[in-house]
Amino acid sequence: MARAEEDRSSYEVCKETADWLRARTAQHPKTAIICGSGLGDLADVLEKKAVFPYEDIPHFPRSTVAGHAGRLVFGELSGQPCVCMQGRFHCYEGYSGSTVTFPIRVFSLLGVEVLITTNAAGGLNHHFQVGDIMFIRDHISMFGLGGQNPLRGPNDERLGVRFPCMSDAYDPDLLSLAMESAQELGFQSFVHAGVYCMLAGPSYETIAESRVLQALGADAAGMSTVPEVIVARHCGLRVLGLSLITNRAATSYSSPEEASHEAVLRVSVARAEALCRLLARLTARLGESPRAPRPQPLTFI
Ligand SMILES: O=P(O)(O)O[C@@H]1C[C@H](O)[C@@H](CO)O1
Ligand SMILES: Nc1nc2[nH]cnc2c(=O)[nH]1
Repeated sequence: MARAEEDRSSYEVCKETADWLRARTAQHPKTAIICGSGLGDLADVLEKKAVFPYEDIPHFPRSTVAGHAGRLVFGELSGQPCVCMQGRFHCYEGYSGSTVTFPIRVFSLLGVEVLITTNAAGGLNHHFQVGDIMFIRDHISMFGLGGQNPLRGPNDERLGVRFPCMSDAYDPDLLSLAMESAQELGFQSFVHAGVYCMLAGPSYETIAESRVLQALGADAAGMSTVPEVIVARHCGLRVLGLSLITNRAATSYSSPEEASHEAVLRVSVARAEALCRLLARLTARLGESPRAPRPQPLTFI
């Protein structure tokens, strides 16, 4: 029988972990990066690293999926203090929404202000090629629409408000900065912006399901990210989301595409260097520019 999962939804538990980490590193990260499947190399390029295996950190869950090493890495990227999750948690591993998103709340308590979350995803948009990068403009959560929201349950106001807004989930200023950074690197031919759709997994989509997702307006399909983004917004972090298109979702009964995690990891590993360069450039730009004030939204109509 499966062991009962620890309840990681409480402020006190999150704070205990944040205090434990604070006592063991002098670094004060402002940016947190979550490495998607096979994208752990993103953490390896940090300088002045302090590394904590998940099993050593109080209350931290364990990574169980290939391509997710299970280490928290503090360090500097382009001279900016960052913390990187080399391995994320997924609901299909059997973890609850509060466990999957536990690190986000810990980061918030550590003083992190920006979350950059990356994932491997299947391309639904006909214009996307394997190896392309999609900045996430918005999401659809089949999981969330079905009632599996990570904020389900009692709300502790110390963590965030009961009813957080999600129409601004993906920060437009960060998206512009990311697009500019991609352009500066000459990446514009394989970079897009689009809608990420989260499914529960772990099985990949059927052809009929992929067609439904396309009709709904999704550009890429995956099994993660959305719970992290919801909790990040709940606790006031600004979010940039990025999908690496590792495969094309099959949408025709005569198409040769067959999804496999091995192929996903192969493409991720092959594209990790480009992603590292992009994140390094973006982080440098983030460090350069104090946040420009946003125009005030109109309050009438
Ligand atoms: O953690 P991410 O979202 O990058 O991983 C994707 C979704 C599944 O975990 C896995 C399927 O190949 O890759
Ligand atoms: N749901 C889903 N997740 C993925 N992760 C990487 N590729 C895919 C895919 O095709 N579908």
